[in-house]
Amino acid sequence: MNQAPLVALVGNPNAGKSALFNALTGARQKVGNYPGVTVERKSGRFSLDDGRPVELVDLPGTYSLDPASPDEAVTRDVVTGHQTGERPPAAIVVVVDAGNLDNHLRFALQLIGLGLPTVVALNMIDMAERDGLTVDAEALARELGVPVVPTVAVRRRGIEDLRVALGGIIGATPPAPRGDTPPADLVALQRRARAIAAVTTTKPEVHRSLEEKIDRVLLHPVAGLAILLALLFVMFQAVFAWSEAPIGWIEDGFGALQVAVADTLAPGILRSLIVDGLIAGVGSVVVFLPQILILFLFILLLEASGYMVRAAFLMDKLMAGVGLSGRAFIPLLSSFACAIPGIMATRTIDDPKDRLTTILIAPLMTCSARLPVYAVIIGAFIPARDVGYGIGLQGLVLFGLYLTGIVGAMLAAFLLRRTVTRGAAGTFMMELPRYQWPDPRDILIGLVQRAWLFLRRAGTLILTASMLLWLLLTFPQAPEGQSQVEYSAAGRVASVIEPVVRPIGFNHEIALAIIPAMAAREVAVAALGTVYSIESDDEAVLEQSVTERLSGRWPLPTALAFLMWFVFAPQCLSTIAVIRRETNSWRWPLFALGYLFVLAYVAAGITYWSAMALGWA
Ligand SMILES: Nc1nc2c(ncn2[C@@H]2O[C@H](COP(=O)(O)OP(=O)(O)OP(=O)(O)O)[C@@H](O)[C@H]2O)c(=O)[nH]1
Ligand SMILES: [Mg+2]
Repeated sequence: MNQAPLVALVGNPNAGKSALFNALTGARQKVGNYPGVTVERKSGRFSLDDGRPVELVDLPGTYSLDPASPDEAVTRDVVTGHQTGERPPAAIVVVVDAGNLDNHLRFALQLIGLGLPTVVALNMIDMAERDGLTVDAEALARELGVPVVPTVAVRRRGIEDLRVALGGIIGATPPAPRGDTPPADLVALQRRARAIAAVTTTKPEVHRSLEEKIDRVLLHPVAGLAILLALLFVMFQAVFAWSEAPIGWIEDGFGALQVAVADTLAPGILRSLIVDGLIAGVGSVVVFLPQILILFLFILLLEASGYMVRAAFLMDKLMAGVGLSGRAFIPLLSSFACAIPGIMATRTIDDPKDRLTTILIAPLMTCSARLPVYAVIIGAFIPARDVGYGIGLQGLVLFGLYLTGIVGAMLAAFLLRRTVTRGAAGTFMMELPRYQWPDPRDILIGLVQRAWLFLRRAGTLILTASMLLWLLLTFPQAPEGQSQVEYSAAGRVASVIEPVVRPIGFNHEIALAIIPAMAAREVAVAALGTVYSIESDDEAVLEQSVTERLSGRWPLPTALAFLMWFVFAPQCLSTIAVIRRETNSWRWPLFALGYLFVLAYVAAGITYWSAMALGWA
C-alpha cells in the first residue's frame, strides 16, 4: 500500500493542536484545557482539497526544539525526521495562539527554519477578537514567508482554507530558500518573534481586565484554595444527591432481568451462572454509571472552562512543599479517572526522579474504579443523614475518602523524595488559558466517551472476572448441610488469607472479595453481591441490590476499614503493568505493590481499631 504523506501538527502547549486535529480528521479525542494532555501518538486521515489522502499526527505541545522532557523530544524527533518508526513529515502545520503571538512565534520561527513545507494555523482568533486584538494574517504571512490561515479549531472555522493551503505545499516544488534564516540563539529568536507580533497585532488600550479580576480571587492563595475545596465538596455531594433516581432505574432493570431469567430457566447450574454470575456481577457494577458520569461532568466542565489549570497553579506551591514538581499535577489529576493514563502522562515531566515519584503515588489518587466500591459500602453502612446545613453525611464520607487518598499521596511523596527518589524539585512553567463557556457538544462527547469506556470495561473485564469468580464459588459443590461459599475453591483460598486480614477487622467474605479485585477494583462489589446471593436460597435476594444485601451485615468498624483498604491497596494489575512499562524495570512496580499494600494494611488496621475503641461496633 502506498503510504499517504505525513503531516505533523506542532506548536506550543494549549495552542489548539488537538482541537484542530479533531476538526480535520473528525476523530474524537479528548480535548483538555491544560498544557500537556497529548502524550501518545495520535494520528488520523483526511483528504486535501484535491482529494489526495494525507495522514495527520498530533504532537505533544513544546516550547522549543530543545526538549526539556521525553515528550518534547518526540516532537523534535518527528519534525526533524529522526523519530524511529515514523516517516519524515511531508509538511508541518504550526499552530499558534493568535492572542499570544509573541510567545508562540518563537517556536514557530524555529520550526519554519527547518525548511519543511509549512503552513501556520493562526488559531483562537475568536478569543483574540474577544479580547479586542486584531491580527493581520497577510502581514504575518509576509513576515514569516509561509502561508498563514486564520482558524477557530473548536468552531471548525478556517478548516477548509487549511486543507487548501496544505494542498498547495504538499508535493509542490519546495519553497525557495529564504534570505533571512531565523537567528540561532533563543534570545534573538524571542526578539524577532516580538517584533513580528508587534507589527501584525493591534492591541486595545485595556483588555482582559475582567479576567484579571476573576483571577485575583481564584488564584488567591487562601480564597482560591477555599473556592477549590468548596467546588470539590459540591462535586462529591452531587455524586450522591443527583444519582439516586437513575441508579434506581438501572437497579430495577437488572433486578427485573434476573427475575425474568430465573423464571424462564429451570433451577440448576446454568441458571445460577447467568443469574448469580453474569447478571449480578455486571449489574452490580453498571449501577454506578450515573455517579461516574456526574463526577466527570464536573471534571469536564472545570477543564473546558479554563479553571483546571488554575487549580494546578494553586496546587503548585503545596506540591513543591512535598518535593513534587507542579507538572505532576496534571498526571495526578488524570489519575482520578484512571491511574493508567495518569502514569503515561508523567512523560511530560523532565526530571527522572520527579517523574518516578509521580508514578509511584499516582495509584493513590481515587480512580473511577473505586467509586463503585465506595458507593456500595457507604450506601450500606453510612446512614443517608443530613449533618446540618443541608450537607449529606454520605457525600461527606466520600469527600473524606478522596481527601485521604490525596493526603496519603502527598505524605508518600514527601517520604519518597527524602529516601528512594531523593533529588531537587523541578521547575514549573504553565500558561493560564483564558476563561470560556464550555461547549456543550465537547462536554457531551467527553461524557459519552467515559460512559463507553466504563460499559466496555463492565462488558469485558468485569464480565470475565464475575464468571470466573462464579465458577470458583460454585465448585466443588458442597455436600448437603455445608456452606457452599466455605466449601468452594474461592472459599478455601479465602480461608487461607482470612487469618492475615482478621486483625484489621476483615471477615471471610471480604477476604474472598479482595482477591478477584486485583483484576479490577469493581469486582469486589460483584464478588460481595455474588457471595451473598449464592449463600442465600431466598429468591427475594435476587431483587436486592448489593447495597441492600450488605446493609447491616458487617460491624461499622469493618466497613470503615474496608473503605480505607481500598484507598491505599494497589488492587489493579493493569496499573502495575503500566508502571513496569513506563519505568522499564520490575523494581518499581514491585516497590509500589509492596509499599501500597503495607500502607493499606496499616491504614485499615488503624481505622478498625480506632473505630472499635470509639465503641462504633
Ligand atoms: N475559543 C477557542 N478555543 C479553542 C480553540 N482551539 C482550541 N481551543 C480550546 O483550547 C484548549 C486547548 O486546546 P487543545 O487542542 O487541547 O490544545 P493542544 O495544542 O492540543 O494542547 P497540548 O496537547 O496540551 O499541547 C481546549 O480547551 C480547546 O477547546 C479556538 O480556536 N477557539
Ligand atoms: Mg493536544
